[in-house]
Amino acid sequence: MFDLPHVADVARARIAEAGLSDRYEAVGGDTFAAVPAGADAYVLKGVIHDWEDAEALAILHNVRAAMRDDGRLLVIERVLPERIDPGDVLTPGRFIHDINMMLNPGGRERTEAEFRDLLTRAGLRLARVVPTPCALAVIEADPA
Ligand SMILES: C[S@@+](CC[C@H](N)C(=O)[O-])C[C@H]1O[C@@H](n2cnc3c(N)ncnc32)[C@H](O)[C@@H]1O
Repeated sequence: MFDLPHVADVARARIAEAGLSDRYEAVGGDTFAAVPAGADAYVLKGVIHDWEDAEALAILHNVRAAMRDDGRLLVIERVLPERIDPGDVLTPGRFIHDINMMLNPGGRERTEAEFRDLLTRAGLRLARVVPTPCALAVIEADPA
């Protein structure tokens, strides 16, 4: 996992306590500076929705710069529908999260078109959106 240095320190201690240090590494850093290079896949879960477009784009640019040409990026987030469907029981919750993101970290939830636009601007291609049984979807991207 990759997170701010003080978060990675806590994770490293928990990983050691669980006896998993030979299988799992915690790396501290700043996604706005750089992320570790050359991984098979990068997973950003609940990260992009913390930020407005300029910061989200900066993170995605850094991931693209670190990725191999055959690498994959998996963005795990709520995907807002283009239109509110009163018959969809998940829709109100998704929009409540959008307001929560705006008020708390200062970010936002996004539609598939908005994710595609951000990824494209970062030199990535949205390959597919895989729904899951919960409110989150997996947005798979590869280098453009
Ligand atoms: C909403 S949490 C998501 C955490 C985890 N992926 C999850 O889904 O539970 C956002 C994470 O981004 C980390 N973070 C915030 N700014 C960061 C930065 N500049 N560099 C690295 N990590 C950062 C926070 O410490 C936090 O753990």
